[in-house]
Amino acid sequence: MPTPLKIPSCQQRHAAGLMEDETWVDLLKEKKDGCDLSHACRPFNPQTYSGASHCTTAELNAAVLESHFLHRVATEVAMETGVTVKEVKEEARSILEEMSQNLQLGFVRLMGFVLTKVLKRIFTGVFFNMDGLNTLQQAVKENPVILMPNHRSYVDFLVISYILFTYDIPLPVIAAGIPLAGMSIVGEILRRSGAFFIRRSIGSDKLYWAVLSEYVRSIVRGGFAPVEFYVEGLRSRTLKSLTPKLGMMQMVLEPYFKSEVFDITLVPISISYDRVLEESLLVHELLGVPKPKESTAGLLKASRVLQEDYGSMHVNFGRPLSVRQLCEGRINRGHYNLIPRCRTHVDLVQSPTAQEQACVSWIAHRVVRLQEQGSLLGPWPLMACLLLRAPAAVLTGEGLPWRQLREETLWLRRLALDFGALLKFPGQWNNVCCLFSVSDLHRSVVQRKEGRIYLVEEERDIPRKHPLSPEEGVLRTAAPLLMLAAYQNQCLHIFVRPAMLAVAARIAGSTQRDELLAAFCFLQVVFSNEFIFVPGRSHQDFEEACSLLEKCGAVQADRQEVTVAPGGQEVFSFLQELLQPFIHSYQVPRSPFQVLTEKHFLPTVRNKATNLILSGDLGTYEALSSDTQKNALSALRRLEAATKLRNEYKVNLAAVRRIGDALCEWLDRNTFIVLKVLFITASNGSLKAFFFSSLSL
Ligand SMILES: CCCCCCCCCCCCCCCC(=O)SCCNC(=O)CCNC(=O)[C@H](O)C(C)(C)COP(=O)(O)OP(=O)(O)OC[C@H]1O[C@@H](n2cnc3c(N)ncnc32)[C@H](O)[C@@H]1OP(=O)(O)O
Ligand SMILES: O=C(CO)COP(=O)(O)O
Repeated sequence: MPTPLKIPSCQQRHAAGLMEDETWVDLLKEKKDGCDLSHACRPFNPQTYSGASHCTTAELNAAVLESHFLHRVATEVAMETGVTVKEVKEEARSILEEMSQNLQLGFVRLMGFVLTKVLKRIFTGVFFNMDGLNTLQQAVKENPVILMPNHRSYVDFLVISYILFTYDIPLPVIAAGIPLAGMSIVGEILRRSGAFFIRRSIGSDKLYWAVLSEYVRSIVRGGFAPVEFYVEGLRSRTLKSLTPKLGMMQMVLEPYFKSEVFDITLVPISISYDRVLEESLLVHELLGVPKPKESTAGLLKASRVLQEDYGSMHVNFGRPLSVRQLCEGRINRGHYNLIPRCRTHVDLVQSPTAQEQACVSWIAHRVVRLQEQGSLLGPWPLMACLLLRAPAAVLTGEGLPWRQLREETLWLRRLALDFGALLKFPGQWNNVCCLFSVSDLHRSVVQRKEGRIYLVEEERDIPRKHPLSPEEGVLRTAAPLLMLAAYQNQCLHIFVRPAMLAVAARIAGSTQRDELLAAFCFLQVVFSNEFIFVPGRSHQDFEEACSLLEKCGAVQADRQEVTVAPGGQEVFSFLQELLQPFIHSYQVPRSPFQVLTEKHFLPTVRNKATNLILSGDLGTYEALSSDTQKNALSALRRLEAATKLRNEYKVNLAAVRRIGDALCEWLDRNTFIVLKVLFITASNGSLKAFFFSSLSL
C-alpha cells in the first residue's frame, strides 16, 4: 500500500470539511515501479447504489424518449413550430444520440493504461485523501451521488475516474462540453469512458433543455452511476473559482424537489495543482488569443507538455452533503405532494419555483465555496502574492532579492494559517534549496539570478525582424504577470473577506460596525463575479472577516466598532493591496466609445487598458484580462447601470444617478476615495455608451 502522508492542523481540516486523521495517499507511489498493464486489467467490482436497477445505455435512452415529460414537450414544440410530433421526437432522438454516454469497461481500461504512463511522466505525486474516498465509497451505496469538482485542467476528470477505478468505486458519467465529442476517435473514447456531451449555450431551445434534463434526471433517479459535473462550466483561466452555472445543478436536484428520491448526496471535490498543464494557453486566452479548437491533431501536438515537470496535484474529496438536509427549511415540496404520485403527473412540465431557483443557486455557491476551502496551497501562490506587490518594472528590471521574498513568505504563511488555509509546504521549505525548486518548477514565469528573482519575459530569445511595438511589449510582459496573478488567485479565497473589510474601512472612513458592514456589502455586490459569496451570507462573511482579523491581531472589535490594532496596519495594507488590481481594473477609459457592441467590448477595453498602461495611468496588467473585463461588465449590469439590448450595452441613466448619489456619500466623507461614474453621450445625444466606476485608494 502507498505510504500515507499526514497533513497539518485539525482546525484547518474542519474548515474544509476534511475528516479527523486525514491521510494523503500518493496514487503514483506504487505505480512508479509497477506494471501499468496489470493496473489497467485489475478486477473491478464496485458496490453500487442499493436502489439502482441495472440499465443499459439503450434502455436508458429509450426511457428518456418514451417519458411522458418528453412527450408533453414534444407536443408543445410541435404546436409552436407547426411540425408533427413525430418529427419533433425524431429530433429529440438525434439530440439524445449526440448526447448520451456509452460507458464500457474496456475503454476505461484503455484510458487507465495510457493515463498511468502520462501521470507518472508529468507529476511527482498525485495525492488524494483516503478518508474522503472511504466516505464516498459508503455514500454511493446509500443514495444517488453527484460529484462536483472544481475545474482547472483537462487532467481533473481523468484523475477522478482513475482514482475511482483504482479503488473500486462506481465510475461516474460526466457532463462534457460538446466540442470534445468532435475530436476524431478521442471523442468516442471519452463517450465510452463515461462522458455525455452537452451543448455549450442552450439558450431558449426548449426541446434540447427537455432532452438534457430528462436524461440527467433519469440517471439520478435510477442511481445507475454517480453523475459528475463541473458547476463552474469551464476551466477557470484565472485559477479563481468561477460563478456557478445553474442549469445542471437544477437538473440533478429536481428528483429530490419532486420527491422522486429520498435524498441525493453531493460531494464537493477540490483539485489543486502545483503547476497547471494549460497555464500558458489559458493565460493567452485571457489576453485575447483564441482558444485552439479541440482536435485530435491538436492533442497530439500538445504532447510536448509531457516533457515538462508539473510537481504534484492533490484531489480532496470533501465531506458528502445531504440534499435533504441542505434543503430543510428552504424548499416546500408540498405542491408536488398534492399531485397524485403516478408517472403522468410527476412528469408534468413545471418551471422551477422562485424558492427552488434560490435554493439551487445557494447550494451551487455553497459547493464552490467548499471546493475553495478544500484546496491545498503550497508556497508558490503565497510567493506569487508577494511578487505581484512589486511593480512590473521592478520584476522585469532589477528583480526582487531572494532573502526578502523568503522572509515575507514566512510572514504570509503565518497569516494564511491564521485565516484557516490548508497549507502544504515541504518539510524544509524555507531552506533556500527548497525555494529554488519552487521557482524552478515555475520557470515559465520567473527566473532567478544572483540572489534575485525576475519575471520571465516571453520570447526573449527569439530573433525579430522588427523591434517590438510598445503594445506588443505590454503583452509580452502581461503573459507571465497574468500567470503569476493566476497562481496568486489560488490563495485569494483565504484572504478575500478580511481584504474586503480592510478596503471597506478605507471606503467608509469610519470604525463603526454598521458603516463598515454597509461598505462591505457594497463591495460584495460589485465583486460578486470575481469572488464566491454564498447568497444571503453577507452578514456572516462580515463577521468572519472581523473574527479572522481579530485572530491575527490586526483589529480590535467590539459590538460598536472595529478598529485597527496597534501593529495591525501591516496586515491591513497587505490586504488592501491584494484587492487593488481588481479595483483598478474596474476602471473605464475616459475617451468616449462610439458604439459599445458585444463584439467590440473586449478588444476596445483591452486597447484602452494597453494605452493606459503605456501612459503610466494604470499600474495593473490584470485589467487586460478578458475575465476581469467581463466581470466588470456583469457588475454594472447587476447594479442596473448597464443593460443589454440585443447586442449593444446601454446605460440606465436613472440607475447611474442613483449609484452616483450613493457613492457620493462616501466620496464626501473620504477624500482618498474617488468614485467616478463616467457615462458618455453619443454624438446623436442619446446615451449610448458605458460607464465604469473606479475606486482609487
Ligand atoms: C481509469 C481511467 C479512466 C479515465 C476515464 C476518463 C473519463 C473521461 C470523460 C471525459 C469527460 C470530459 C468532461 C469535460 C468537462 C467539461 O466539459 S465542463 C463543461 C461542460 N459542463 C458544464 O458546463 C456543466 C455546468 N453547466 C451548466 O450547468 C449550464 O447551465 C448548462 C446546462 C451547460 C447550460 O448552459 P447555458 O446554456 O450557458 O445556460 P445557463 O447560463 O445555465 O442558463 C441559460 C438560461 O437558461 C435557463 N434555464 C436553466 N435551466 C433551464 C431549463 N431546465 N429549461 C429552460 N431554461 C432553463 C436559465 O435560467 C438561463 O436563463 P437566463 O438567466 O439567461 O435568462
Ligand atoms: O471545460 C472544458 C472541458 O474540460 C472545456 O471548456 P474550456 O475549454 O472552455 O475550459
